Amino acid sequence: MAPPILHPTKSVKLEFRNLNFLVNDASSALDRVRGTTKKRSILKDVSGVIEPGKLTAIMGPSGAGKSTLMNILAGYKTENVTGEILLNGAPRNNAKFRKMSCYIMQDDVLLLNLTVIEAMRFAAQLKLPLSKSRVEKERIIQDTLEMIGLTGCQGVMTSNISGGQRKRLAIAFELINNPPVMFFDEPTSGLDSATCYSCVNLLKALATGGRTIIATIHQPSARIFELFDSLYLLSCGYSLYRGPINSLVPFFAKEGIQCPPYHNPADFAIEVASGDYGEHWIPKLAKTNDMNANSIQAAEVDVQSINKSPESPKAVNGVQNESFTVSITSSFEDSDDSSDSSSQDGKVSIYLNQFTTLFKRSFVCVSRDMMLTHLRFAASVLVGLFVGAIYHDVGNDASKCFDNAGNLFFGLLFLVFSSMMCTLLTFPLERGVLIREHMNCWYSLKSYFLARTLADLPFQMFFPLLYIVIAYFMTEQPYDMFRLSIVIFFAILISLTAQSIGLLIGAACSLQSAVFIGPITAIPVFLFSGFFVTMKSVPAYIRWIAYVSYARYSFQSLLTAMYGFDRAPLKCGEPYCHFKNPRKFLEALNADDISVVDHAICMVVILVVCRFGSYMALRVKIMSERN
Ligand SMILES: Nc1ncnc2c1ncn2[C@@H]1O[C@H](COP(=O)(O)OP(=O)(O)OP(=O)(O)O)[C@@H](O)[C@H]1O
Repeated sequence: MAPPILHPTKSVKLEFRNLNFLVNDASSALDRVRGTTKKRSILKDVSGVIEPGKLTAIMGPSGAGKSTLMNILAGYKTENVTGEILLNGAPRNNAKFRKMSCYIMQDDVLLLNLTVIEAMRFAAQLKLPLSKSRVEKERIIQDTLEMIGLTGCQGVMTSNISGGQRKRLAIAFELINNPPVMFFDEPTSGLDSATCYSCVNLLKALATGGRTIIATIHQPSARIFELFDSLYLLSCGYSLYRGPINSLVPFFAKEGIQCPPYHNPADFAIEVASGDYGEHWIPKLAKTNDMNANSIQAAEVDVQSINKSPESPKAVNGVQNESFTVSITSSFEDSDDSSDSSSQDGKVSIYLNQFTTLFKRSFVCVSRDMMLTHLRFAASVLVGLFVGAIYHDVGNDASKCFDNAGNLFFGLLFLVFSSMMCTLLTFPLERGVLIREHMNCWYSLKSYFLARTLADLPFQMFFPLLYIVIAYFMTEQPYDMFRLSIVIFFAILISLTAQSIGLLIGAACSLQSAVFIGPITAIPVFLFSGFFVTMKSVPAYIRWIAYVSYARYSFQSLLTAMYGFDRAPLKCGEPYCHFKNPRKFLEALNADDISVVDHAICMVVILVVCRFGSYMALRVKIMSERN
């Protein structure tokens, strides 16, 4: 394989012209009944240039279109968008742009069971070119942590770091491969004023290093506002102002709106954009802003020269920012490792690296997860002992066959709920991490899904096994490896199926909905298990549920494993035992003529369908995040 071509950090100028974003607006009931929808314009002819080396803010009142504009600029929103987006003067290739940019979301969801350094190492393994040696990767990680100010908390679990440190860590992840363009959605939300300042100061330093940094921001303090170089002020989808921060107040004054003395210019801008100085200003300013675009750009040139003076904010933070600039450019290289990704072999190695890294990460996270492992281990042992104590001698007693059926049924219920609920409660958080990382092109969804599935497998096999072994021997089931193997096999299958359903629901719904919907879906499945009602007594039009009831396939197979396969007569401690011949009990529960192999095949089919369904649900979720 040819050595990779590593490029130095690029300078990216992002230009956008006449951006419009239209959505369907069936606001009136009549519209909805008629099926006629009007179009509503969310962005109206917004144009501008975002320069490298500058920290650019997008501001405006709630609903002004800030996130919409940023999502369009980041390449996440492409449908119903008209206008032109140019990259260094040439039309933008969206796929390539997404690889050279990153988007740091407002909710910085992190995997909670990793330390800062571990999380950074996994990120480096996923993001840096394969050609980088372990030593080089470690150096980049250490440089990034030092720059971002996280060296002191390398060994701390991400669940224990502060809000400001979380933001910094989210930025550090993306900085690993040194993207030239970075988008930040409200980077200061939820932070106190000192942390806000240090966070924006960090963005400023990154911009000073030559990157193109764009951030949406809500009402910054005057001190924070000063750190920005350029501003895009939006209101109702119009661009009211675009240009240097320090030209904002003179621009409005020239138009006839005076900023009150000692007033924060950022507050003033939001007040104007909210219509506090009169609604009529909004279209008027939008028009003037369009006409003045050229002169503002000329003014930006002036600001560059102002910024070079010792009193400018850049110079105020000069010592710190200069050192940032030096280390950024000297430590990092572009991850556009073309030789890695162009050939078929290169692609396979990339997928393999993604898979192995994600497998290791998932395994570590699951093994440290309180709910997924520690609590589940305790629950499997305790419930196993409890059930064993209650049903201690039912396995070989002809007078207690129904008790034993209850024992088997309860065992399945426990396995389904423990497996499903753990997934339902933990996956929505992981889904946030997946969306962030996948959208920032860390890895493909296929690699993630395969790695997650396989990393989970040992746990999904171990816990059912643990429960079954305890309950099986305590309840005096037959000491027969063949029968025990069938029970273990179906216990694992049902546990995996329940986990897949948990993944499917967790991928598609919010946590609140998922914890409600998950258990509800299990009710019909268990009603049709064959324990409560026979197929013959169920109305024909809902009988089909029995064919998708994974509980029925498992329950009947467990009954057959216990009482089928020509089992010898059971012991009977009473004068008459109707089920002394175990076959009679199978007949009573309509499980006498089933094939365990056929049931196993049906279970595998249901499992595969549910797994595939959860993959598709994730895919749809990711696509819906983009549009
Ligand atoms: N796909 C869509 N369909 C319908 N309306 C939409 C769509 N996307 C955005 N909007 C509307 O466009 C307007 C601007 O939304 P956007 O999220 O960009 O605002 P914002 O300035 O980021 O607001 P906030 O500060 O509250 O997050 C809102 O009224 C929103 O309801």
